[in-house]
Amino acid sequence: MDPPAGEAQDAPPHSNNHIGSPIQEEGPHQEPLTSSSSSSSAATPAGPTREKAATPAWQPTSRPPQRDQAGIRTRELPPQSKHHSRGRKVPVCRSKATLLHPAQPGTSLATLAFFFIVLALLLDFTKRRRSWSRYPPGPPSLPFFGNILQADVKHFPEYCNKLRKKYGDVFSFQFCWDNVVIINGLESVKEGLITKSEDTSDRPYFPITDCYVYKENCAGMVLAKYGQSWKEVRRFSLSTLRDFGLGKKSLEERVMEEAEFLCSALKSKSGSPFDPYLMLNNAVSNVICSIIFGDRFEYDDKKFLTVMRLFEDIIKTTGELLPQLVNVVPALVHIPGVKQKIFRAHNKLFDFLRGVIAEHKEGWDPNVKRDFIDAFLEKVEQVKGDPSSSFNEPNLFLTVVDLFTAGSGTTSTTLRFGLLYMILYPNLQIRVQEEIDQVIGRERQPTMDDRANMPYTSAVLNEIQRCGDILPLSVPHMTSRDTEIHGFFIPKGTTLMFNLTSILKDESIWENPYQFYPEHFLDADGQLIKRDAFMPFSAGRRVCLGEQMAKMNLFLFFTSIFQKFTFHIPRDQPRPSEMATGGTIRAPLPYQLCVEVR
Ligand code: HEM
Repeated sequence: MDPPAGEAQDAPPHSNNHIGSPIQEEGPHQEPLTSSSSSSSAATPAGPTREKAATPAWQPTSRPPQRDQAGIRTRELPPQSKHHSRGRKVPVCRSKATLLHPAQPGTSLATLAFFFIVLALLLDFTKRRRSWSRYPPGPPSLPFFGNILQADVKHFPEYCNKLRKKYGDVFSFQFCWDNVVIINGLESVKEGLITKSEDTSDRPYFPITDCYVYKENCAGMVLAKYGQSWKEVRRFSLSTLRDFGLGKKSLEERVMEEAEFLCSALKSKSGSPFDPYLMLNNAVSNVICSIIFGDRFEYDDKKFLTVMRLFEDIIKTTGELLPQLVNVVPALVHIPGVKQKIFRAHNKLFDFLRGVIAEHKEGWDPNVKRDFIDAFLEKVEQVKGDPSSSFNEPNLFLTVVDLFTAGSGTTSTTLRFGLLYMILYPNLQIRVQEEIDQVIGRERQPTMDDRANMPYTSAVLNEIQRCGDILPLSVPHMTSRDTEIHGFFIPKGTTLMFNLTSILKDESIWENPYQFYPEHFLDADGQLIKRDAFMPFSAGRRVCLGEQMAKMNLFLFFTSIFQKFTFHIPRDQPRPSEMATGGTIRAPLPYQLCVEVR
């Protein structure tokens, strides 16, 4: 995700931009070829021609390379050289082979190629196949590519579920040179996320994020390394969200107010089929916007509607092969058009958020804290001049991006699944409405206090999250030190993927894992039960920061709209599919519905 045109190139001087690093590294790799190296001679195949000429020139010399007047590096050949060059200075070539066989370019190139292949294979071997005796099993992998060529990257969660059947709950996978371990099943996931939280809470490095993550103490929250900066920003965000309403009455009031706007917008749609996508996204985003920017957007605000469409594009892009490839081969980002293709939607969204922050800065009054941005700006002011602090303006931008993207897309996608299941199972919709009528009635607005008296609606909401399973592989983690999970050894620096689908749809846990069945969360008396395997927000130190906010949004929006309306499949349209789009984020396929005022 890069900043708008040209900004990646304009990255600040402290930028930890690794994208170009493989190219820059060529120099040091070539350097040993110019000077004597015993290890390189070991890699050269023995052969009469080679031995004859090679021995003297490859021998170590006590005289370091020097430069001639033209600045070319030279070395004096030893007296026993078979070349007619005694005492003469010859240029130190970039390739030993060229120096040794100036008349045989074919052989020289072959030697060089052979040398590189052996070196690369050795590197590959040491990087990927260290003999960790208890390393998790996995499919056989190719040198360099690992398993990337055989993986179904577009449907990676489904592919992982297939591999689990073959290799068990904890198995390994190779993304080129990256060791990845996929963790499945309730016990292993709990062990990895909770018991071993201290070892497993880091995030892997995604070269692609170099385009917008600038340095260590500036990586926002979602992708930040497990360390001081992440801790500071997470703690600050939680307490600030609390100050502006999270867990207090004021957030509830904000959601209730927004639910009224949503109901008016829905009313205006009665009579003709429509796709609820934008409306739900707008409603949920307004809640997070009111906390971050202190503002909300009308449902027909053109600028905001465009931003909402960008979310759709971003979700689509995350599931595509190209961004995954760029993470593995960062140099690909320099191919004309690649960056634009991957980051087109991100750039526009970032422009929008940058504009909002700029407006805030202009009207900032240190004595008035209107919202999250103001609170962060105050922190930036307090630590001014401390370069080690995480409270800097680029980090403000990234934290806002994180809260905005993580906070709106997830909840609105869940609500979209909710409406879909309710039109697919109208008898369940009726039961929800009966409970609403009984506990709240048709006039009073729902509040969070009602939730305790509404076990059926609560069970339906949990089941929407379980079946929707919107983040099947959660967000990748990484081990910050050697650890052990399920009896397997997992070394430091291994990417971990916690397969939430393997728990949310575990056939040994749920009675009907692939059916929408709210009874999963109800006991024989119809009371709500807590299920350990209900883990859509993940767990442990990296557990979703917005869990409380998401639960409040889901309950208040859902009960408010079913209190006022009944939804159904448009009469002339086929039954919408329960299938979801693949990729990192699962979302329902587009569908239309009709709304009727109750
Ligand atoms: C239904 C709604 C939501 C679901 C299912 C969900 C799920 C998740 C999951 C699975 C993770 C990854 C946890 C891990 O790495 O183990 C996560 C992280 C996160 N979520 Fe949510 N989320 C939701 C709503 C929200 C909301 C409303 C916010 C914002 C207020 C939010 C902010 C975050 C942040 C900041 C992280 C990164 C936490 C960190 O790395 O420390 N999420 N979420």
